[in-house]
Amino acid sequence: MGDVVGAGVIVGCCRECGSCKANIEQYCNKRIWSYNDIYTDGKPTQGGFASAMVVDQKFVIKIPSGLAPEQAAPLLCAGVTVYSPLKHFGLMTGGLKGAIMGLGGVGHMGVKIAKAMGHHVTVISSSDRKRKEAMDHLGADAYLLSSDEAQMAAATNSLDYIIDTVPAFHPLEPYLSLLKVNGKLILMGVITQPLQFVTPAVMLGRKTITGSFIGSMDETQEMLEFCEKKGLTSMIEMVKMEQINEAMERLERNDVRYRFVVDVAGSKLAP
Ligand SMILES: NC(=O)C1=CN([C@@H]2O[C@H](COP(=O)(O)OP(=O)(O)OC[C@H]3O[C@@H](n4cnc5c(N)ncnc54)[C@H](OP(=O)(O)O)[C@@H]3O)[C@@H](O)[C@H]2O)C=CC1
Ligand SMILES: O=C/C=C/c1ccc(O)c(O)c1
Repeated sequence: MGDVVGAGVIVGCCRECGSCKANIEQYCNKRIWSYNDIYTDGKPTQGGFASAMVVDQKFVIKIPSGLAPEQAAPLLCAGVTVYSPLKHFGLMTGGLKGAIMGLGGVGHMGVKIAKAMGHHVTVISSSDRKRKEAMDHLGADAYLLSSDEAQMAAATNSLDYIIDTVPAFHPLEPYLSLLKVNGKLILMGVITQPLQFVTPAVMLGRKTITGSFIGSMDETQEMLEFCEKKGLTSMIEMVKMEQINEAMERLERNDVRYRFVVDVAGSKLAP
């Protein structure tokens, strides 16, 4: 059997712009998404739910032999989405105090990767439902219920960074107040409403609000090797194509721990 390879969220770029030349092709304005986009041959890109896919070799990565393909699959998006900002913003050193806000597909990998980097990791969640799992199974050090004012007040000025994966409107000030001086609020969730904050919330502490988009192909390869070396796995539930409608309904109900992986080859609908 040959090497197991995978493609990420982006399958094309211009190769000429500053981002492409700097190997951060995810920021190329001509990026081609692996789904719902038009490929270089003029045909629609069809997503990753397939047993085979043809892409430019720049967008192919090698899955390390110690990672099972179903384990690697969620890392190609959720894993690199948290690994990339931690690396880029100089947040890979041990001993940092970080928080992952929103314990979903991206967030659960955030906890695992940040813990593997030696950080003290707090989960900030909208409910208490995931407390036990976060602490006992994912290895979080603390759990903060965002609606609990006393818990939030006790955590003021305590964090070096927050990776905010919440995909819905939320006020930023309560979370900015949790950051230490020079702390970073890194927005990952896609929110199409404007977010608001008052400037002293960032000025009085030289705090940064920033964002990040998946990661480069180089970072994706590096992240997979990091996960293999640290023995990190994602928490997944395998489904077949026949169960896809039920899986979609459960996604809408926030009822998945923490990623579905579709076993395309093992599905009855497979060619
Ligand atoms: N920047 C990037 O490159 C990438 C961005 N994304 C985006 O990141 C966001 C998170 O993705 P993903 O982790 O897959 O999503 P999930 O649905 O798996 O997780 C989101 C989590 O956010 C929390 N949450 C709080 N409020 C809400 C709300 N009103 N509705 C839904 N969730 C809420 C929940 O955690 P809790 O129960 O703990 O509160 C939930 O589990 C999405 O917007 C996604 O599009 C995804 C991949 C890459
Ligand atoms: O606008 C940015 C969208 C980022 C994004 C990338 C990957 C993914 O799975 C998403 O849900 C969002």
